Amino acid sequence: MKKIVVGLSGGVDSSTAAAILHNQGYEVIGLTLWLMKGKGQCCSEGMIDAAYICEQLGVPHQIVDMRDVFQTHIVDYLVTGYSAGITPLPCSQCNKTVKFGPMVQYACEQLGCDRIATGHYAQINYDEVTERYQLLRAVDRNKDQSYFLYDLSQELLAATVFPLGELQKTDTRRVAAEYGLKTADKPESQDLCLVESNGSMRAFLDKYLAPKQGDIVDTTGKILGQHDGVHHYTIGQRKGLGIAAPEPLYVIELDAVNNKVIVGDRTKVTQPECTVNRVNWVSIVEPSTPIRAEVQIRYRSHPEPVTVIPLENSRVRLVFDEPQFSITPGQAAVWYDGDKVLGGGIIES
Ligand SMILES: Nc1ncnc2c1ncn2[C@@H]1O[C@H](COP(=O)(O)OP(=O)(O)OP(=O)(O)O)[C@@H](O)[C@H]1O
Repeated sequence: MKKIVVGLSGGVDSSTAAAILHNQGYEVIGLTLWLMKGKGQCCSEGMIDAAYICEQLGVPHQIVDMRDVFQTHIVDYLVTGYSAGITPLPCSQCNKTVKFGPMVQYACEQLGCDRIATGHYAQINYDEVTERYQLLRAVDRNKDQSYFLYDLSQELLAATVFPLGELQKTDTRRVAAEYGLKTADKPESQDLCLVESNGSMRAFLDKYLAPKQGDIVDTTGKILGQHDGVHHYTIGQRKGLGIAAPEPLYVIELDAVNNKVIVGDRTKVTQPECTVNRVNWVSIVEPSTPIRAEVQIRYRSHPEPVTVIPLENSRVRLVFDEPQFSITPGQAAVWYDGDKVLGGGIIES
């Protein structure tokens, strides 16, 4: 029987992925990574539901304590980033460094198994011609998580199965109900896991970063108001500035060194191009000349036509056909050819 390790978070998606594979005749081993305290998945609460699902399916369940790794690679990374005035995206980093990498390694070394599966909504296809694993959007466009998976290496993609990639979310719930899974009606996680387990991003950051009062200024340096720490702000933010002005003002720069939040009108936060670093080329090898693609600069943003210009040291320059609003350093830019993820990286400036 083919053996497969299924990453179980205690939610309906991973439960259903495990049930589908079990039903297809796989020898399923449930694996839950214990990442943090609080409530929601990746906490003790999620582990209990994951254990229950394994009990229902009659399969073994392993829990690996990864709280230290999560603290170093995600919590410290976020806190350092926010205090430096950037808005890091933890999810792609978490997928690569905390989840997929360690899960594949654990499956291989401890369980003698070379495949893992998760409940992500995305698809993987092996292209015989280019001999590369391609990452594709999920069939359910509304649930598509390919944006968060752009940083997976060819080795990790080769070892991974996404059983839900061709399903609509409504089908997942229906299948979960058909199998009688305890998690069939479990509500969706609405937010970033750290936001969910701490109540808000502000509450999470306030545990690590003390308030630091400073000035909110315009581009000429004129003081317009006060802030309580640059880490509480993000590029493009309009609400919550507490400034009365004749026209809407947006955060256009976070100057952590001088502890200043700089605001300006919408035109100042709209840019024709940006630089991206730590680029991972996914479905194609790194091109030697510029290519055309559609890019997302946020998870839910509309894919926009772009020219991707390769630079040295795993960087690219993105030149948008139309200037883009609120390009946020620390967030991921992921470029596609239709449904295919070509590559992605972290927005630098
Ligand atoms: N702590 C964890 N341990 C093992 N696998 C995990 C863990 N957290 C997430 N995963 C895997 O990653 C997939 C996507 O996780 P994500 O955080 O996006 O949750 P989700 O889409 O709400 O899925 P679910 O409904 O299974 O919780 C999960 O379906 C699961 O397979």
